Amino acid sequence: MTTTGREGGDTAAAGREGGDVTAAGREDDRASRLRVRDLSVVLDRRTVLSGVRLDVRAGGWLAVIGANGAGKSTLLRAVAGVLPYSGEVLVDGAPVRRLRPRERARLIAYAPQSPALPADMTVFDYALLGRTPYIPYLGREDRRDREVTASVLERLDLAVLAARPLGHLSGGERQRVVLARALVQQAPVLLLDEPTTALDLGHQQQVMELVDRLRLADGLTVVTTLHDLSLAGQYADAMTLVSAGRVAASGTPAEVLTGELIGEHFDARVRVSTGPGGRPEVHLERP
Ligand SMILES: Nc1ncnc2c1ncn2[C@@H]1O[C@H](COP(=O)(O)OP(=O)(O)OP(=O)(O)O)[C@@H](O)[C@H]1O
Repeated sequence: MTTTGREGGDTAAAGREGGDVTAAGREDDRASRLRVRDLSVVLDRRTVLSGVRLDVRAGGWLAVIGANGAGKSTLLRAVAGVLPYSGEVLVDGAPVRRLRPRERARLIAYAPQSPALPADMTVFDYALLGRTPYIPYLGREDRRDREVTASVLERLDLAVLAARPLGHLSGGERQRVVLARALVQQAPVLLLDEPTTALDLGHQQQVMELVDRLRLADGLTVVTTLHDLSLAGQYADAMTLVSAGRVAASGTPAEVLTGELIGEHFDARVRVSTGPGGRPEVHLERP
């Protein structure tokens, strides 16, 4: 297993079952905004995740990578609280299991990979649903809720689509609307499941840069699953490789994105080069 080694202990770190060291090589739970301990998920009587441990510092960006079916989406769904799990998920030291859904939604926002969207609802009204945890029971959204929503739509190039029904959107537009709803939630922890798969290059860059800016400006803690390993290596400051429902490796992108680990866990032949800023870039090689 690889363990993180960025200087200053500022890296989001994750360890294999039973491991308990972080970037600085010591237990440093207090620095971690998001902690996952011994998380296991059973679906349809099958153990899909087992003994997963994560530590993500406040303001960190953790990329969860792994082959199809490894358990990445299940991990995010469990952390988001939409799946039953055993183990513990803690935000700023507090177990989220004990929180009511509204309270949890103020702490953790989650953009699923491809949720079913109500075809007749407008883009604006769907994004506005992200404000639900702030709207009193039997109350209505107020001006601030609408302003936050409008501003997020603007930043994601969606303002022109605000009145459009969701059923009339392209795949990439739908994906950005799902992200918009999560950002409108203004939670300190943001979970994004494959946020760029349906996006063209320009929108991939726009979404990743926006998330990074929010992370830096507001101290958001970000966890994304990403199949594009180079993209993951460019933005994340820590990486966890999930394989068959367990953490197989964790560390900095350079530590996890090695030809050996990728070869073993993705059954792919790759060449890894070092890009700008020392960030790893992964290239497929023909056998
Ligand atoms: N409701 C379910 N019941 C039983 N098994 C499930 C259920 N949902 C997912 N699984 C299984 O759990 C495993 C992990 O699925 P998951 O969607 O988390 O993988 P993933 O790593 O996100 O994959 P991908 O890269 O293909 O999106 C898979 O083998 C999947 O078939």
